[in-house]
Amino acid sequence: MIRFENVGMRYGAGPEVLRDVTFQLEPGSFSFLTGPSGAGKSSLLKLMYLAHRPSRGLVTLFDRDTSTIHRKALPTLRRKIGVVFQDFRLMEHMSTFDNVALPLRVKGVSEDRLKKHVTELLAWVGLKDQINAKPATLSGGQQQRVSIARAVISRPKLLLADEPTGNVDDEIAVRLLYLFEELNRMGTTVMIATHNQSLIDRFQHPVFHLENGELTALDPIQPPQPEENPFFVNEMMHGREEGQ
Ligand SMILES: Nc1ncnc2c1ncn2[C@@H]1O[C@H](COP(=O)(O)OP(=O)(O)OP(=O)(O)O)[C@@H](O)[C@H]1O
Repeated sequence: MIRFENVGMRYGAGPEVLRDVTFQLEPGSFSFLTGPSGAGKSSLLKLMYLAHRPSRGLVTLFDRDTSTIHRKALPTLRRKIGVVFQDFRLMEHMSTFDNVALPLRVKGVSEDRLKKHVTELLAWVGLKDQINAKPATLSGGQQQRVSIARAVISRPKLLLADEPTGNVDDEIAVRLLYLFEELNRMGTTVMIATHNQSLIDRFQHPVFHLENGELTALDPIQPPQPEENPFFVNEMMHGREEGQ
């Protein structure tokens, strides 16, 4: 799905903020990305969703060497990637519903179908009462959940989430992790950058750790019996036809 080989990255003429990063994400995998503030987590994700180019090394995405991808091909590739940004990046003039519906509208899904899916997903993330609200009237945690719903609604091939539970309480954080796991079970490769050690301990996925721009993969602690997802989250997702 993604392969990095000896990748370095710098902003402008500044120092390298990522150094000799080598790893790969298998299709269908679920992993966490950890590391102290400033270690380079967001920068690594930027390389993965093609918002930034490496200063050296090779980044392969969906079996393509990203250095050879033409700018015009970027929007199509990016549509396969769901991103939860640390700063949400919601469309300020649009309602919660319209923000979340956007990726489906871009794909040409009919209004009838998308209404059902968007409404169900917003109920799942606890935003059914905010469906018509504009982002400026929502709390940080609510905006974060709009941003998550928008990232997962079209069942991307790859989901990259930057501190997706940074603004919500523990109960909602766990619920959101179940949503990511459900998406992963349906085939999406997932990487989540987080500082939340209790989530990492609870959900037991492989951990990549960044320290000062250098990456190490940590072995996951031996998992206990897999936890059953106690919630029914998937009707809106399983109900959708392939490619929609
Ligand atoms: N746009 C930018 N221009 C110049 N330097 C930047 C830019 N964005 C990040 N950096 C620098 O790159 C380094 C890595 O930052 P990055 O945001 O990737 O870290 P992070 O691990 O995601 O941190 P946090 O957990 O605080 O979000 C830091 O030294 C930061 O100052």
